[in-house]
Amino acid sequence: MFEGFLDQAAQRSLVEDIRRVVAHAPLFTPTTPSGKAMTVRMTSAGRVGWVTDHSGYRYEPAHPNGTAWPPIPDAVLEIWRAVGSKDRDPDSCLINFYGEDAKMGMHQDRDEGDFSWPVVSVSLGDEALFRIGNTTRGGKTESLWLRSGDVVVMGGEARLAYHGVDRVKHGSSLLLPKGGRINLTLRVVAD
Ligand SMILES: O=C(O)CCC(=O)C(=O)O
Ligand SMILES: [Fe+2]
Repeated sequence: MFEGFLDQAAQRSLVEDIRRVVAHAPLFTPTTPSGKAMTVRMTSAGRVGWVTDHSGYRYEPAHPNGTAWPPIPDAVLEIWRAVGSKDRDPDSCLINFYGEDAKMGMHQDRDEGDFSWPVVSVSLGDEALFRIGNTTRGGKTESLWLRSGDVVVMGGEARLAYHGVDRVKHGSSLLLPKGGRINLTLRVVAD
C-alpha cells in the first residue's frame, strides 16, 4: 500500500483523464451472472475491459454499447510502471464509480490469464473501507481505509487474496464536486 502516492494536482489531473474516458465509454450498471445489479457503476479503458452479465464475468474488446474502449491514459500507465511492472503495460484499466451506498462484496480477481502480474489499484475521492483476507474464502480479514491518492498493489501472495469494499464515506473528499469514489484497477489480462 502506497499511502498518499498521488498529490492533489496529480489526483485532479487523473479525474480529468477519467472524465475523457467516460465521455467515450459511459459508466454502466453491471449485473452479476445471477442477474443482480451491482451497486458500483463501471467502465474501462485499454485493449479489453471487464464486463459481467448473464453470460458471466469476462474481458471484452468493446463496451456493452459496442464501441471500443478508449486507451488507458498515460498518467495511469505511469503509475503502473512505477509500482506495478516496468516489463509490460497493463491490458485493462477498470474504472469503478462508487456513489452513496455503493460497495463491493468479497471476491478474488481471477478472470485474468496470468496471476504472476500484480493488480494495481488507485483510489480517488471519498474514503473507502477496504477489506482483505486470504486466498480462500472466510477466515481472518484486515480492514483499512483507502483515501484519495492511495495506491494498492496486490501481487505475489496477495494477488489472489479475497477483498472487497464494505462502505464508502460519502462526501469525505472534495476531489469530486458531487462526492463519490473512483477506483481504478490496472491488470494484465494476457489472453
Ligand atoms: O474499489 C476497490 O478498492 C476495489 C475494486 C475491486 O476489487 C475490483 O474492481 O476488482
Ligand atoms: Fe477486485
